[in-house]
Amino acid sequence: MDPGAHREFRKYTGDAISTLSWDANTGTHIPFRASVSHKHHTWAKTHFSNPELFLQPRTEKEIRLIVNLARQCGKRIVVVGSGHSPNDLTCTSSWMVNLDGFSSIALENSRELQLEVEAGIRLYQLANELEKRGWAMPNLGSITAQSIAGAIATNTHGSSLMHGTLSQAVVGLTIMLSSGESLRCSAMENEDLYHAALVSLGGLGIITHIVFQAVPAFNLAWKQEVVKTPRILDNWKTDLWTRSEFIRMWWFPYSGRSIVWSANRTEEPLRERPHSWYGGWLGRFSYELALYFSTWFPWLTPIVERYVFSMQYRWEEGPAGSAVQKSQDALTMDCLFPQLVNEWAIPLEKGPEAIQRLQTWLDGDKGNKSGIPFSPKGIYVHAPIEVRVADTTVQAEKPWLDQSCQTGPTLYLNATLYRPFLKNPPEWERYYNAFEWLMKDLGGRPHWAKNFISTSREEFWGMYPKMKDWVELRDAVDPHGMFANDWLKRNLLGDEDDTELTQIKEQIGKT
Ligand SMILES: Cc1cc2nc3c(=O)[nH]c(=O)nc-3n(C[C@H](O)[C@H](O)[C@H](O)COP(=O)(O)OP(=O)(O)OC[C@H]3O[C@@H](n4cnc5c(N)ncnc54)[C@H](O)[C@@H]3O)c2cc1C
Ligand SMILES: O=C1O[C@H](CO)C(O)=C1O
Repeated sequence: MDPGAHREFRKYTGDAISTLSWDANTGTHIPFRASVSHKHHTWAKTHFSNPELFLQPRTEKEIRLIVNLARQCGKRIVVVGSGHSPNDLTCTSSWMVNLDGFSSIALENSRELQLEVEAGIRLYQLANELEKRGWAMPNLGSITAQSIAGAIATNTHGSSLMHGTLSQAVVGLTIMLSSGESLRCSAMENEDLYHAALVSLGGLGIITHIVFQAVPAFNLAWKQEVVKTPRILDNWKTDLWTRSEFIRMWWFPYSGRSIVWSANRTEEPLRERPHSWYGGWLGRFSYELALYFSTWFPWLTPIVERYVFSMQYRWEEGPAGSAVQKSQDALTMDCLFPQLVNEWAIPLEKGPEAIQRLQTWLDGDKGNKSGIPFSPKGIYVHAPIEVRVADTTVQAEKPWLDQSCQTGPTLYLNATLYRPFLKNPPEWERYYNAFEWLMKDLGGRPHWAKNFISTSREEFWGMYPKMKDWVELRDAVDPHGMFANDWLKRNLLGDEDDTELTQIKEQIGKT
């Protein structure tokens, strides 16, 4: 602990640290790795906070010391993984715990292709460890920067109807509760806690270990095609989403076109990705600069987006690149600039209606054909809008707070807005209000990690039949609210004297 932190810390812990940190087995004090004046921000620099202490434990004993001390001092704990959640889930003025230093392999079961890992491990580190063993992750989202615990905590997904979300590969976990007790959970042991903790939003305790189910390593042959968006919508119900194991679509509303990216397992030799225009510094810089100018002259946005589309892909319909890569290289992508993202899960069959209504609205919507009760005047958006899928009905163990559809395949629509040189585009809130209104109209639920802005606690309680169970279990395992952070209170838990919410909870209890 640095001397400044030590002085600060002594002010309110008194002798508690000396007593609690004493390890009689080793005859030494357990290290308390804390620093003051840590400035936290999310990856996209959308949210900032100054935690009172920033703690980076390296052993389970160190994690337990933090929890015991926090309990004794009446402090809240927020765990942060890689801080890639776009909203303020990870912000706190209390204690922030980060497990980057607790990220080793704890146990290997070669027969079952399972690794028990310390929960701070980042996905790219996990992928490397698996690769050394000839294994791989079965499914991935767009990046591998996240910690495994952080990725499952918000239900991170990729894009495949043959897979559920990333939590599908988590067959067991260990969580340290506010009492300092560690519980192992799986489908056979502490089942309720397991299902609640698979998507925990950091609200139950500190996940310290995860048992990860790998698959044999595989390579993917992928290709991408330019297709006019209306043709895609016509093919929606045929084989659009089933013709490959992994498939995703990037919708460019000002180009009238989309990219359909699809990948299948292959034995072919590896072949590198084609050149990416905005992967190079000039393309990237000029795109960001053009977007930056467009924040003052928003009407430039469609021109910029059409130009960038033709530079990055091609204007004519047809093939626009292919490669053969290791699974983790193929599935991940360059997400470009800091961004706001608002992503919702809706039933897959509602996809064409969602895209058509949003396109109509973005095109000016004379006569309000979209039905969206917000004016589209002066709204210009960035591309692509990501269109992805998952099928969690194939997933044996369902997290209680899984935002995907429970009875059929899920479509995820991700409305991205770049923040060129960290500047928000104008009118982004009206766009997001309109987008969320449409998503709710189509029976959607927001991705927990993203920048939703108009969804209330009452709406969340109405969206999740298991919310009451989750909150009750949360209260039982954390009676003093050590992990009830500000985000959870605002979005799910409410305050004690919130009578309206109490009535809703009672209502849900009766149904
Ligand atoms: C560029 C980019 C690309 C992305 N791509 C995708 C994508 O393809 N698909 C998708 O679904 N999402 C995607 N996301 C969202 C991202 O996967 C999630 O926000 C994920 O939760 C981030 O993981 P993290 O390690 O950064 O966790 P953080 O953002 O740091 O934390 C997320 C939550 O996990 C909790 N947490 C972290 N560690 C622990 C622990 N040990 N114990 C208990 N709770 C813990 C935190 O308290 C918090 O509630 C993307 C985000 C970005 C910025
Ligand atoms: O949140 C996300 O950001 C990227 C898009 O840039 C992605 O795929 C998400 O999901």
